[in-house]
Amino acid sequence: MASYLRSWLYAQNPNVDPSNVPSIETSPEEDDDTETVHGDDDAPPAFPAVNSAQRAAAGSQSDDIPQILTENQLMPPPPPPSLAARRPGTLGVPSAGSSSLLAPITTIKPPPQPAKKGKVALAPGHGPLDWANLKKSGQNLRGTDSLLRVTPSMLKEHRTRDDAWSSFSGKVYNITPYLPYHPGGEKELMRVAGRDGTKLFALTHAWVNIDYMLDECLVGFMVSESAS
Ligand code: HEM
Repeated sequence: MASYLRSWLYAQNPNVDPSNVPSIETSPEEDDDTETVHGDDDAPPAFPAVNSAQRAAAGSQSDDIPQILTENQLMPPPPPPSLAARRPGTLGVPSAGSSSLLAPITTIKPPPQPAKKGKVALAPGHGPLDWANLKKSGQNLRGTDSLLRVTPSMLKEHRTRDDAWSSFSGKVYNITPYLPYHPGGEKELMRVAGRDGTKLFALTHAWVNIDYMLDECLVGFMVSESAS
């Protein structure tokens, strides 16, 4: 305890010679804790440490009055925002020193044009709903009375605008009634007239449900030449 007080006193005034610190008389402590060993080693270190930078800095200051910085020592204020640098429609990253209030590039840059899709403008009355209504109308859209066994040579005979058949995954459809309703245009669809269009169809729009779209146009199924 005595050593602790001595170190505390010394910490308060380091200029004092530790040998001159008046001795402090303390009454012997009552040791009611049998586990803990008390002694001089329990004295906490001086805080801040005797040879610390804080203590050295505190000692160097002549008085406790806070130092007031002069004009030259103060940090200069930020430059005023340059309004002249704000030009609407200016593209590019604002150069250093220009105002941070400049409008973000994204707001002044025209949005990129979407990639041109292969869709064509359908004639009035030839939208997807119109096609759905035509399918429901009960009209014979297949052009045949019954389902046929179609050979490749038979398929080839139906390749004109007014009589176009095409096969998709073994199923043969009469595509003529669908031509004006095709969102990709008649010309594109006519590329598969009289032949197997499975590959081209899958490459263009595999997500389209052809079995549903053309169910009323089903002509028959592909068979080999000899099987007819
Ligand atoms: C008879 C079978 C076919 C049916 C039922 C059909 C149906 C469709 C449908 C529903 C769309 C609109 C797709 C969408 O908006 O996501 C479409 C678009 C298109 N189709 Fe077809 N199609 C057929 C065959 C073909 C073939 C054989 C070609 C190519 C030679 C083709 C070329 C296109 C193109 C270029 C588009 C526009 C693609 C786009 O919007 O990105 N179609 N077709």
